[in-house]
Amino acid sequence: MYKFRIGAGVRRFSVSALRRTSSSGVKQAMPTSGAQPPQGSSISLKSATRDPSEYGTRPIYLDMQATTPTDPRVLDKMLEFYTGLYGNPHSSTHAYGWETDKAVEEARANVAAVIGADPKEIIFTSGATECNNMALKGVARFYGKSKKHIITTQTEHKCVLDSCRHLQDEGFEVTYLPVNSDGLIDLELLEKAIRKDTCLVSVMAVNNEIGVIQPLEDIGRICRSHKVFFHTDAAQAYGKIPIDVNKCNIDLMSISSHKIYGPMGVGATFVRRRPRVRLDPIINGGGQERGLRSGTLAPPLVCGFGEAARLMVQEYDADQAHIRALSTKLMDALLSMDHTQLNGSRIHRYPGCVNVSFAYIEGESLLMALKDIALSSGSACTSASLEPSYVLHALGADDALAHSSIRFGIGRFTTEAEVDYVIQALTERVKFLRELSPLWEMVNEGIDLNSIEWAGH
Ligand SMILES: Cc1ncc(COP(=O)(O)O)c(C=O)c1O
Ligand code: FES
Repeated sequence: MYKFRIGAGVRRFSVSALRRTSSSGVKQAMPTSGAQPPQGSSISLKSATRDPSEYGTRPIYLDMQATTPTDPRVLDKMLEFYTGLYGNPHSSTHAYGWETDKAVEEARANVAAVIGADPKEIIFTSGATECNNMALKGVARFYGKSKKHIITTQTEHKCVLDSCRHLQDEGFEVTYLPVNSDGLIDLELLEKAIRKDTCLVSVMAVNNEIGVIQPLEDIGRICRSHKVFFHTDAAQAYGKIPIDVNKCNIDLMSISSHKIYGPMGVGATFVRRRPRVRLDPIINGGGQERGLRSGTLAPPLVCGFGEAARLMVQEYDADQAHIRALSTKLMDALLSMDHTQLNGSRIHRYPGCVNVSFAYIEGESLLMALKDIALSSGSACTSASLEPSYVLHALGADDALAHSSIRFGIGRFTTEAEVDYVIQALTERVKFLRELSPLWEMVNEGIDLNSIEWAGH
């Protein structure tokens, strides 16, 4: 029996409830999910998941790229630091400091082990946004006197792109590499873009919108042969695909805890020691974290993150099998519908992120019709703007297709029943919305939409 403590009370979940295996070999979820596939035609279904907790009835959660639910085992670890172990890990004169420091160092070792790093190469931060700022601005500013050029890609997360824009204001030159229609970069273009004054290449490991995995080993080899530092934003990749920082010649890596069932507000930057990468710190102060990131660490967050990292290793095979099985089921069902397409490479992809376009439907109307499923039509921070995704544009998608795309995120606690529900809901509602669409009517009448001259544009 596994204890899950909240406040003064103790709720008990059995480990088998966390990881129950169904007859099909597909793992069942956390005790809170009880989605049932709808009976018969159910276009007006309003609720999907009966949550026995105090939160009531809630939609099915399929937005794992925005964030992942905290693993109860992680919360258990964190609670120790909100109760007994409250010392400042930087207090070196008494036992309160020593015990917390020991736990922080264990967490550091767990975070390092996932990527084959030395614990000394792990710098704790507030999350991957800070890591990306720290890596890009830190390296650029340290080497900037002689090296004023950075290479990145057009499909990076906003925090990489925005850091680059700021560096341009400081006088740096940035090359934004295009991607092919499958979302992958062209390695020849990368090599050609490297100049004598290039200080850094920054290419993300797994894309947060389309799940495409970039060829890290090839990129690392090219960077090392040109003596240019290689940074990768691995917020969506860390613990989910195998990455060895030495095999891939990665010099800096950004990691986020809340994408691996850990707490929000904490992350880590891997900074290589041999050959040494120098950084100009963006946060100055008491010199914590080898002088690269000052400020008192948050032991509950850091140790929760360490536990989440340890669990990513422990659960790797089970997570992979579970996520792959559900992803294949979902993808096969959605792509068997007419006029749907998978965005991004079919081969080089993390299966827990499935991005599909439903032609002749507005993604936003579809999201409205799917209120019982928590989904996103793109990245969480831009979904409020209703702008079509710049990532899908970089792949060559036109506005209409980019607008009709939805991202499905599957994770450790997603159940097969939830996926079955989603498949049925999507099938019914896409059909329903298309029946309302004049474009769909024209397509069915055999009219070539490209031949139409639209008025008023
Ligand atoms: C690829 C990528 N990079 C960076 C981030 C930002 O991470 P954090 O929320 O830890 O700042 C995210 C999260 O959305 C992401 O998906
Ligand atoms: S929060 Fe992940 S894309 Fe903005």
